Amino acid sequence: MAIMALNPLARVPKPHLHFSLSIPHRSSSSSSFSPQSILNPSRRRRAASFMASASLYHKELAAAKKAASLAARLCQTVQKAILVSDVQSKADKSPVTVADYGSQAVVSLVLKMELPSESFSLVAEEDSGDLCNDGGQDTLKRITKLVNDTLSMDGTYNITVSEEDVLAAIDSGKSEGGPSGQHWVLDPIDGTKGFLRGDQYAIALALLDEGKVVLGVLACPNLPLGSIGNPDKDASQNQTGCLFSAKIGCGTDMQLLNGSTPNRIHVTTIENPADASIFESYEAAHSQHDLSSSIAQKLGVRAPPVRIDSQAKYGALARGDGAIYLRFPRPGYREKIWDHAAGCIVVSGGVATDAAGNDLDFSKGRYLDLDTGIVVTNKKLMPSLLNAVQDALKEKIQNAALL
Ligand SMILES: Nc1ncnc2c1ncn2[C@@H]1O[C@H](COP(=O)(O)O)[C@@H](OP(=O)(O)O)[C@H]1O
Ligand SMILES: [Mg+2]
Ligand SMILES: [Mg+2]
Ligand SMILES: [Mg+2]
Repeated sequence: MAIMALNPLARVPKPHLHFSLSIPHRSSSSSSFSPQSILNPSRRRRAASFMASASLYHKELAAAKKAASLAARLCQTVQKAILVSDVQSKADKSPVTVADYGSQAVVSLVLKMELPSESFSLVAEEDSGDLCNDGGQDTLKRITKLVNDTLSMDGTYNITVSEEDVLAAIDSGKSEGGPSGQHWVLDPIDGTKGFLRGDQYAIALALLDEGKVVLGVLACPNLPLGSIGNPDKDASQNQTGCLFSAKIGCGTDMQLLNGSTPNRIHVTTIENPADASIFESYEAAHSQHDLSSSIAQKLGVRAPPVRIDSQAKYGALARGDGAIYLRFPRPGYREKIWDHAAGCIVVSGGVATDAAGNDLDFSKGRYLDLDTGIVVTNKKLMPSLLNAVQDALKEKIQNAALL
């Protein structure tokens, strides 16, 4: 049991409630003694709410950690020796690899096996369309082998899946999500371009309940255990592979992907914007870097921006590696919920809004409807950040009108 608690790949444990109350001494002659009977009503309500939040989504979070950790193993196997034939281009010209498909199949299969009694709805990035076209057969064979090898590595599943099972698992991600019921939200590899470069990427999995993100997991196989904003000498830089997990109202934990005790992490507490460091996309096509520079200048930020692929940015922010994440796609780009759902809850002590300061709304289906961009920081810095964002946006429009 001790080992299971440390390893995200262990069988999903039953909820354990560590719940202690100070109970006044009662004479042993009392026959009707019970802790509940001696609590006053308000303490009883608080105790009940504590017990409810501790057990709420407990088994779902454990299943999500296990699914994302196994998917991360598949991705690491592929990244170590990627073949030219492992990479394809989607209709929108973005890359997709056997690892994106394999990761999606593994997460879908593991969630269904770990939570057999729950109804299953998954909103995920990939679909099997291109694998069913002419020429997709060899790729599908390779993905199926990767999925079976990964499931058998775990040692707790005694199954072999067929190519049809893999196609069905991938296509179970076609749900539209929405404001009612529960929906899993998955980006099987967020940052596919980073994955192909050998840089950062993340397996990002979240659960929506009645339109709200209630838990999230980010597996970041290439993220160092030590800070990326401020890499220093300490030995933790040599260890890579982080698993972030968060449950609504319960804070965020981080542990090593290959198993370690989860540690509670916190966003930075800095209040002076000049001390902030800013994270943004590595890919200039994904976010307007000139807008970030203009915002940094207005805030007086001294450090140069840190450019990282994927929702690893949210994970790094959640543990205080940096203070601000800025994302400004070109006009017309529509953000998808799987690119932000897990990240937003993982950065639990911070705030994520659009450029106008509105909360991100994950209840509208597969897309996020936003005003202009996404900004993330701690609660103290948000007001000055939003002012700087508005000024920079106005300035950019005025400058464009002058040209
Ligand atoms: N033109 C664009 N503008 C903004 N985001 C884009 C984009 N094209 C692709 N993306 C999204 O940017 C994500 C990667 O984010 P980042 O830049 O932070 O690494 C991609 O996720 P995938 O890699 O899962 O496709 C994709 O959804
Ligand atoms: Mg993609
Ligand atoms: Mg993505
Ligand atoms: Mg992706």
